[in-house]
Amino acid sequence: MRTGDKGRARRVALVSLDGVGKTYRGRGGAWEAVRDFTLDLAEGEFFCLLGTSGCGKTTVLNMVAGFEPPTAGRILLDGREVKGPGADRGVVFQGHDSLYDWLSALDNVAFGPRLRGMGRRARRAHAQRFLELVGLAGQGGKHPSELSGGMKQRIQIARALANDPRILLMDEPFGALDALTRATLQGELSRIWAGTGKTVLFITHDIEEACALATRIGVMTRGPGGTLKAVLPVDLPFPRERTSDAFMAVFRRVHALIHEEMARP
Ligand SMILES: Nc1ncnc2c1ncn2[C@@H]1O[C@H](COP(=O)(O)OP(=O)(O)OP(=O)(O)O)[C@@H](O)[C@H]1O
Repeated sequence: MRTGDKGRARRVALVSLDGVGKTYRGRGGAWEAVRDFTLDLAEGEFFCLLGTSGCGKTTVLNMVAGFEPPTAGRILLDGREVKGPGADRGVVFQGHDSLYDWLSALDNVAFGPRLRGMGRRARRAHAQRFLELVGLAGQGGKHPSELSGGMKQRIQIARALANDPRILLMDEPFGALDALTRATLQGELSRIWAGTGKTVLFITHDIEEACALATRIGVMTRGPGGTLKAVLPVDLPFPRERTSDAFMAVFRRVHALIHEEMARP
């Protein structure tokens, strides 16, 4: 927190996207995926980005991750321009191909700390703590191929958190899971978020998932040139009661915004 000009407390953005655009250029010509995208993410918030397929959600996340440079505007993290990937951003994808199958679950989680030079005993204890946090205590000796889809996603989350990132970037992390596992992991992620105070940027197609997890929901316009159409604060207590009138009211507002985009000629 910083004090504003008139003595009022003002929230300082952890991440700022300022007029960000992305035009891909390839053999098929130019494709404007994202246009004039402006958003501030405050420390500790859980921001869900929703939109129709192909509107540019992943492109936005990849630019914040530093995997893709913007072709317009700029992205700041802690006041410094993002120029590439860094350990200050932990990324969790939908699939789990990014896990190293030749390493145990524990060693996957310990991988980042190892790269940073943490000693063997310390990093194993560190990784163990994060396996416990995601409910996988006692499973650290198994390899990814011996674990279920939900367990692999838990390892991805533990691995990202073990690097103590400033922000977690999650691209449809539960998209490939069955409905029950998905609901369980949503609950666990929400608990972990509340316990760690991490800032999260979370991409999903699923309106209910966004309403269950987010402190704010951003809805994008349909592409090409997808941009932020609306941002809604979700001021409901956690854990969210999905059948409550207040929850359903938020769900209906988001649903209407997305369907407006789908119906747009
Ligand atoms: N490397 C690339 N080269 C050219 N075009 C691309 C590239 N990556 C994405 N696009 C295009 O940019 C647009 C936005 O893609 P993006 O993956 O960001 O959308 P999305 O909202 O995440 O979609 P979905 O919800 O289906 O995953 C799409 O039209 C896509 O075809």
